[in-house]
Parts: sequence; structure tokens; C-alpha cells
Amino acid sequence: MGTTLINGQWSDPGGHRDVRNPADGSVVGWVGYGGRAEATAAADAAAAAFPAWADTPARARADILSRAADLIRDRAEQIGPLLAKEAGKRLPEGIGELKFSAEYFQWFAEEARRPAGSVHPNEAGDRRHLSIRRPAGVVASLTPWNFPCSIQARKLAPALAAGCTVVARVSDKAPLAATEMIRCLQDAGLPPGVLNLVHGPAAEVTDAYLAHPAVRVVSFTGSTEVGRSIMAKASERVVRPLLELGGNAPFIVFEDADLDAAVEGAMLAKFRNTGQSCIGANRFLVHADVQQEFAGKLAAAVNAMSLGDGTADPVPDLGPCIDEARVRAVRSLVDEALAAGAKKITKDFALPGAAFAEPAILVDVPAHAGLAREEVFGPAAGIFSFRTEAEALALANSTEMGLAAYFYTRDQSRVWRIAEHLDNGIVGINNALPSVAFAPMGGTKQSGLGREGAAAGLEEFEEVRYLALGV
Ligand SMILES: NC(=O)c1ccc[n+]([C@@H]2O[C@H](COP(=O)([O-])OP(=O)(O)OC[C@H]3O[C@@H](n4cnc5c(N)ncnc54)[C@H](O)[C@@H]3O)[C@@H](O)[C@H]2O)c1
Ligand SMILES: O=C[C@H](O)CS(=O)(=O)O
Repeated sequence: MGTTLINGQWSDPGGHRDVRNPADGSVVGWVGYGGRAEATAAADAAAAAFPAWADTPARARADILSRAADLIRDRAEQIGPLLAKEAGKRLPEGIGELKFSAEYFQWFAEEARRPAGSVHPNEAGDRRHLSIRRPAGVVASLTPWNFPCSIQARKLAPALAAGCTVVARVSDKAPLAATEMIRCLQDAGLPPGVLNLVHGPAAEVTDAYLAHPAVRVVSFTGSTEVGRSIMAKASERVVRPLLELGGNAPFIVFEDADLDAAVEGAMLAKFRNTGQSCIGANRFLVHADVQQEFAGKLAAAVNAMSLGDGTADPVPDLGPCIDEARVRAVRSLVDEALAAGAKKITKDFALPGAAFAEPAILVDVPAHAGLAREEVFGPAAGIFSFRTEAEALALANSTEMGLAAYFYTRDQSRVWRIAEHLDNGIVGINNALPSVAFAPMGGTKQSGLGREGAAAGLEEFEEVRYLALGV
């Protein structure tokens, strides 16, 4: 059926690149693997398709996106297992990610039909002043492996709704399900060239996209390191950078928190997607008066976890990491903290394979340790204590990242004091899973630029055009 989409045609140019299941190394599938030539052809196709798509009535664009949402939901039980295998996800999380992806296409199908523009107060008798919103142009949509479908969806949906055309590239580590999701969009009736997908070497394909004169916006999700390089490349042609980058979420538990709710939230925020989530809880900051009780409850919950292939029956609590390199990175942070005097309060797990990282909670982690300062991006974390709100905020805001943060308290006045002074783009309050299509999500500081979701997410793909109308 082809895995590369250029100008409405599916093909498999270049060589084949196998995709393996991290749980057992088995081949899950493959993608055709192109390069610069395919990327340039895709951008040419997107450029050629842009004028007609930009002028397509909003209702017509909305109907295609709505049909795409229906197709993704209809095929979720078929694509979900593919996603679970290639990305090492638990099967319910794989199927759930497809359904979450459909929400973006549904929401932006509706948003596409909302008014777009303003009439400005008239201060000159011979003119009327208004502004309209027009699609920005061709968008380069570049995404990581950890949520390969939903993260593409939160770019494709608003870009297409706005009237932009798109050249996409997804991570080589998990390209299969995202390709099938894009197939749903094409099957929903997107005209040729409106959406294009090329698999190939990351820098080669991305550079070719960003060098194309028709590309006006680059929407990238991934590490801060790569995001910086893409922002630099985009600056060469003044391409608008939308960047969703690394995280380092503090998870704060105040002394008045419902501890059982906090532990339940901690388990979700830490171990969802085996901890490989940009908004995952990275550090537990717990008030000294409740630290021992919280730590004991959390350790007990972790110790009860089962590990295994996410497509097994019964479904395990934790799947593998994306690859052995990720396991080594997590283990290195844990081992460094232990060597510096930290103590592990969770049990030793038997690991079912080389791509499985041990779930681990540590206490007495020194402030200089990587576990206290870096994005773990895996199933481990340290618990740190504080005594005052000021200390909690200082600890929470002490890293260069500002994506997500969480806190648990029952004091409504404290909710506002803390929420207004956390330097993060996303704050979960007595809630450990804030992600929705209808709210603006993104980060501060080195976690990125721009927002995805909500009306703000649509505006990122539009240009405001001011009209001074002589009368
Ligand atoms: N803010 C968010 O919404 C969000 C969401 C998911 C992941 N992330 C972040 O992404 C990271 C994990 O994902 P990852 O390992 O795929 O990130 P990554 O930065 O290594 O890769 C992201 C994408 O960029 C590509 N890429 C890699 N090097 C490149 C280069 N030199 N030029 C062009 N493209 C390149 C990759 O193939 C992939 O498709 C973590 O830091 C995580 O926090 C952020
Ligand atoms: O990894 C980051 C993702 O954006 C997490 S979520 O899909 O927004 O929950």
C-alpha cells in the first residue's frame, strides 16, 4: 500500500527500513526510506496544492477532517496494536492514543468553521479597518516516537483546518501507526498534495523541508537539543518555529493533600507510557510532614507493578522503553544518584528483556544529581522534601524546563498562589493527566515556543492580514 505519501500517491521509494518491537526485538513492519529528493518533491506538491486548499471553503475542510476523525476511531482497534508493538506501549494506551488523536481532528473540524478576523474601531472617516486570518502556507510537521500519532494529530489538525498544506516526517523509531493515521486522512478525501509524508534520515529530510521556499511554518516536537537546531535552521529563511520540547515536571504534594489521590496521580503521571512522556512527573516534591507516608504508599504501589510486553494478556502495568539506549540513560541517572548516597525505596524487579527499565523511586537524592536536574524520560524518580510554599516553588522552578507541573492540595487559596507562580505552560491541580484537544498546551523557558490545542493552536498556522478599506 506504500508508506510514503507525495502528491496523493503512496509509494515506497528508496530502501526498506524495518521497525522492531522493543519488547522482544521482533520485526513489526517496515517503511520505505527516502531522502532529500522525496522531501523536495513532497514540498513541491504541498506548494502546488496550497492555493486551492487555502481557498477551499471552511465547511469543506471541516467535513474532511471530521471524516478523518471517524476513520481513525473506526480503525483504532486495528492501528492501536501496531502502535503498541512499535513503541512498546500498553495496548490500551496504544488504542487510546488513536482515539485521542481523533479528538484533535474532530475539534479542529469544528474550529475551522468559527469566525476568523476582526473589524477595528474606525478612527478615520475615509477608511474602514478590518483584519482577516489567512493560512500561513506550507507547514513542516516533525514529531517524536513517544506519542507518534497524537503529537502528529495536534499539528496536522489545526494546520489543515487553517488551510495550510503539510509536509510531515515522523520518528524512525515508531513510524508505522502514524503512517496509518495519515492514511485515514488521505482516505477521508484530502486532495493530492495537501498532506505529504516522507520517511528518511532525520536531518536530511528536515533540511530539505526547511530549505523549500514554500515552507512558512515548522512545527517540531522533540528534545530541546534538536529543537534548538531546528530553530536555528528555520531562522535562515525566517520560517515560523513552533517548538514543543523537553520537560522536567515537578509533582508537588502539600501537607493537606489527599494522599491516596496524590499517589494515584503520581503513578499515572510517572509511569504512563513507561515514563516516556514530556509531561511525565520527573521529581516528587513532598511536604516534610507527609513525605514518609507518601513515600511508603508510592513505593507499595510501584512494587505491585507487573512488567511485560504491552500487547500481552493480561496487560502488564509497565511495558518496555523504546530501546536499550533509553534504558541505559535511565539506569545511569539512578546509578549516579545511588552512588551519591541516595536510597532506593522500591524493590528489585526481574526484567523481562533488555529494553525494560526497572521502575524505581529514590529518596535522599543529592540536589546536584542528574536525577534531580535532568529529564528522566523513563520509570524512575526521586522524592525531595520542602517545608514552605516558597521552598516548593523555588524547587519546582529551579530547572531550565517549563512544560508541565502538578500539585495536590485542598486549599483553594493555595491553588491560586501556586498556580500563578509556577513557571510552566501546563499545570495539573489535583489532576495528573491534563492533555486535551480543547486547551492550549505548550511550554515556557527551554520547553518550547507556541501552543497546541484550542483556538490558540489554530492561530499558530494563520497570518493576520490588515485591510485598510478606503470608502
Ligand atoms: N513538548 C512536547 O509536547 C513533547 C512531546 C513529546 C516528546 N517531547 C520531547 O522529545 C524528546 C523525546 O523524543 P525524541 O527522542 O524523539 O526526540 P528527538 O529530538 O531525538 O527527535 C524528535 C524528532 O526529531 C528527529 N531528529 C532527531 N535529530 C534530528 C536532527 N538533527 N535534525 C532534524 N530532525 C532530527 C527525530 O528523528 C524525531 O523525528 C524528549 O525530550 C521529550 O521531552 C516533547
Ligand atoms: O510526551 C508528551 C506528550 O505531549 C504527552 S500528552 O500526549 O500530551 O499527554
